[in-house]
This record gives sequence, structure tokens and C-alpha cells, in this order.
Amino acid sequence: MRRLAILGASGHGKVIADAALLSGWDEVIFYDDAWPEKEMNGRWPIVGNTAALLMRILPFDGVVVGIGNNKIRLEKTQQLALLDLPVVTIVHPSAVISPFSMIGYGSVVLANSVVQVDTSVGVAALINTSSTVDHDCVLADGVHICPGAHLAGGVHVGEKSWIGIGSSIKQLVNIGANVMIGAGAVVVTDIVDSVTVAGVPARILCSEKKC
Ligand SMILES: CC(=O)SCCNC(=O)CCNC(=O)[C@H](O)C(C)(C)COP(=O)(O)OP(=O)(O)OC[C@H]1O[C@@H](n2cnc3c(N)ncnc32)[C@H](O)[C@@H]1OP(=O)(O)O
Repeated sequence: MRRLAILGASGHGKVIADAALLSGWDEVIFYDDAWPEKEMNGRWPIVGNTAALLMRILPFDGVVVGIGNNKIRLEKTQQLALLDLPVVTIVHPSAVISPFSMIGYGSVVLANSVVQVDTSVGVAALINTSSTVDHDCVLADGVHICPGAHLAGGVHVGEKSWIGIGSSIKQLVNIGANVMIGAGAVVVTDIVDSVTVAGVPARILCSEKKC
């Protein structure tokens, strides 16, 4: 009997629960700071808040952070790992991951996604439904590749960047840290840190200095 704890009782958490049960976990329990006001996440119980998780009042065999915000997900994952909790990676059984790629701890790889050969994915990354990350890509910690996004070969993505739903990134493009790529964008040039880009081809909508 293998029990998975998920921190973050959200819709995204439910997707992780579903993938976990399909990939061999027997039971899922949630933790969320909205507990005890909130007691269920869909069909799954919320059994405590972050403090209860850290105290391990209920036993569990693995833990993963189910929070969509890249910064918070990464920070919480690193905190759990520092405290020696058994942070795991969840991979949906329909995902295809090259044995010659690397996936960091606390990452989640969802249904029908593909991670190709010689690609490296950092800690607490999220490879969402039906996205593809082709050969020789480097994804830093806390990155989110949204559903249906496609990265060609040799793309680099900096820490905590968000690659929006249905976007496409040309081969060998470097995307900085804390970047937001808009839904449906086509990125054909390098993108500096901390900007939001959108459109075809993608242009800067907003930067840290001016929105
Ligand atoms: C399982 C899941 O649900 S995973 C979640 C997946 N979701 C995503 O990937 C969402 C990605 N987010 C987006 O695309 C957002 O629209 C962003 C981040 C690009 C911009 O959001 P905001 O900063 O709130 O911008 P806002 O909505 O105010 O729009 C500003 C302008 O940009 C335009 N714009 C916004 N998004 C896009 C886009 N994706 N492509 C082209 N233009 C866009 C708007 O039409 C608007 O133009 P206007 O000034 O001429 O009216």
C-alpha cells in the first residue's frame, strides 16, 4: 500500500492525483492551508495543513507539491527536500520519457507528453498534458510547460518560466528566467529574463520595468 501526499488541494492537484493513481500509487491524501475549512479536493480528502504535513502525523511514502504558481511550487518543493521528506516525481503512464533524459525531483510529467533524448528537466518542473520537449533541451527548476506547448530541439528555458498553452518554441532558442510566454505564441528569437511575450511571432507585451 503506497500512499502519496500532495501539498496543494487545487485542480492541478487533482490532475496529479489522477496521474499518480494510474501510475501505481494506491492512495492519495491532500494537504492545504485552507484546511480545516476545506476538507475535500474533489473525491480526495484534505487531511491537514502544511504544518501537519511537516509533522508527518499520517504516514505517507512520497510527497509532491501540486501548486501551479512556479515560484511557490519550487520553494515548497525545496523546503520539503531540505527537511528530508520523500519528495517524488510523478509520471503519467502515457507520457514518453527518453531513458537518456533527466527529470528533477518533485517534477510532474502529465498525460501524453513527451520528453526526448538528452533533455534535462530541473526540480519541481511541470510538463503538462500533451506538451513535447524535444532533444537536447535544458529546462531549469520550477519551469511549467503548459498543455499542448511544443519545444523544438536545443531550447533552453530559465528558472520559473511559464511556457503558455499551445505555444511553440523554435529550435535553439534561449528563454530567460521568470518569463511568461502567452497562449499560442510562436517564439523564434531569444527572450530576456522577466518579460511577458505573446503573439506570432512573439513580441514583448510587458517587462518587469514597464507593463
Ligand atoms: C491546465 C491549465 O489550465 S494550464 C494554464 C494555461 N494557461 C496559459 O498558458 C495562459 C497564458 N497566459 C496568457 O496568454 C495571458 O493572456 C498573458 C500572460 C500573455 C497576458 O496576460 P495579461 O498580462 O493579463 O494581459 P491582458 O489579458 O491584459 O492582455 C494585454 C493585451 O495582450 C493581448 N494578449 C493577451 N494574451 C495574448 C496572447 N496569448 N496572444 C496574443 N495577444 C495576447 C490582449 O488581447 C491585450 O491586447 P490589447 O491591449 O490590444 O487589448
